[in-house]
Amino acid sequence: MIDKALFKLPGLRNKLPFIMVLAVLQALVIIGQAYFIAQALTTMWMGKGLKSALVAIIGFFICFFGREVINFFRLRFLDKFAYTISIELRAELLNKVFKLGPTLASEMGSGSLATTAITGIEDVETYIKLVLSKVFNMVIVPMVILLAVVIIDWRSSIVLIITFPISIVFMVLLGYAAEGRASRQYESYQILSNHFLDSLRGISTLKYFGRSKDYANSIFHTSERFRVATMRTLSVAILSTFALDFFSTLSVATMALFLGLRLMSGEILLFPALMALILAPEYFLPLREFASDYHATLNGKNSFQAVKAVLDTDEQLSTQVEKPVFWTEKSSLTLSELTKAYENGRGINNVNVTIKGLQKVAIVGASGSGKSTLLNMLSGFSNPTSGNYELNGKSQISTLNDENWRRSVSFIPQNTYVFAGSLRDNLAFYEPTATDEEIIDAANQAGLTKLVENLGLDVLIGAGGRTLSGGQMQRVALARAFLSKNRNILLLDEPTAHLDIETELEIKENILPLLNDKLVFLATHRLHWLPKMDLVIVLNEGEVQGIGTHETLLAENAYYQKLIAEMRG
Ligand SMILES: Nc1ncnc2c1ncn2[C@@H]1O[C@H](COP(=O)(O)OP(=O)(O)OP(=O)(O)O)[C@@H](O)[C@H]1O
Repeated sequence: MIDKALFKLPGLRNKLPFIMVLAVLQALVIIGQAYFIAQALTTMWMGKGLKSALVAIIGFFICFFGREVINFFRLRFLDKFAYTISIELRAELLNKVFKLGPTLASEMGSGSLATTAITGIEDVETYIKLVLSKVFNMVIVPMVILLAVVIIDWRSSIVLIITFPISIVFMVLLGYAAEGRASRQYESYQILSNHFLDSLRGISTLKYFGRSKDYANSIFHTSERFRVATMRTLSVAILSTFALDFFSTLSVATMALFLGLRLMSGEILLFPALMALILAPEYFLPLREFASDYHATLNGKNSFQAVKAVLDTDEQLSTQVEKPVFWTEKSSLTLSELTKAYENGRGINNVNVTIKGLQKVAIVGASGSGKSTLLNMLSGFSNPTSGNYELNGKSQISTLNDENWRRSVSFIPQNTYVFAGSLRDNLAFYEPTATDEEIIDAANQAGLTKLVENLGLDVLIGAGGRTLSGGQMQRVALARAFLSKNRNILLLDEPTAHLDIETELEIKENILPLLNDKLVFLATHRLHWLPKMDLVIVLNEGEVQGIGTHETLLAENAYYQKLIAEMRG
């Protein structure tokens, strides 16, 4: 019901005594309220008139307002506290997501990650509020009230003592049933989120192939599954509310019956009987209040666990690279037995290569041969399953998932992302302090001259702004890399894949001189890059088929000859 990890949230533990004190105070004013109203009624029953009951009536109103004031401050305090924690949790979550890089989004699904960060955190906020207010009230308030009833009339307290554990047992049993259903509801929500985002991204492809109707149906079925799961959870939640209402009403009625009989036989006086009877519903109220919000608690618990799972993911961000690397003629990088094995058995196997100085290395192979896998490991976004790196002949490094290495690298992935913002901000991505002159220069080299001339640097691009073509986006990525002066290790994954061959050749002429004083890894399908590279790594289905210059491979490597023949078409 309550995740123990919740109590490990920063700042929560030292707030607990305050929340407990407020719960005790609340119970005391409830007892005061019952005391005064019972006294006022007894006084009037005895025919002493309203005047004699005035002090008790005033006492009742003071307690009544006291209860509301305590409640108000308690809720305000909890609202503020839960809000602050949720803001911190969201910041921590996003920080972690950025540290873990694209691997997390691909494993968890972007839609599910987005809903965890948005509605998930909101659910956690509600969860914190409910746990801190209702759970503590449910434990403390009935205890204090029970103590008062024991003092006033111990016989009445027996009914309360017997029925409370029964209600709790019912609540726990139904709680277990609801928990399983809520987990299934949460899972279907995650599937729906991923499915929806996926369809949104692929909407043009779906339209193009006339599959949008099928997909709309598939989304309908996924959302139906979510609806059914939600209704199942709600039905258990409602059943638990009903069960508690039933038990508490039954207990109060039983108590009223016994009190009535004892009053008639003169075994008890009116004042204690009235006070015990008024306190009885208050005794069950916190439990009923908790049951009515139980469903929200389950949602919050699942979301909290999802957030925690991300936060607890080992980011393995190492500190093995001592400082950002500026690649020089003397630098070297050795990959030893580097292997990446995905769960499906694919990946790449035993890459052994040493790169010395300012070299341009091509990674070539058919689709699915492992080019991106190797580049992802070199970028530090993915950790090798085995093998290691040796940087500048120093000790072995098990991963390049390292802050200093990331600061040294410009990575141009297959699909560039353009952020919602100005063209200037998007171009100056790695170098936010670059001048307009430097930005325009980089844009010119990447073939964006016309775009900059026509629209200027302030034009808004990305979501909500002007749409760029695939080729323009790729040029933006290239310009970003050209502009970055401090990062002279360049990783390019099919950098000109979205361009037509004429434009590609034109841009290539601009790109080549910029690759000269850098360490470059370039994954490509295109033949024309290969003669310009210093070294070529040839991959086939995750296996290295050869490493050497284009010329030697062409002369000596049968697989490379076959590949080149296929590329020539
Ligand atoms: N995250 C992943 N989980 C499981 N398998 C993966 C993952 N990423 C890639 N693979 C598999 O590993 C193999 C190599 O994929 P990779 O993307 O590295 O190839 P590639 O040579 O870059 O292909 P392309 O030229 O089409 O981009 C493929 O069989 C692919 O299906």
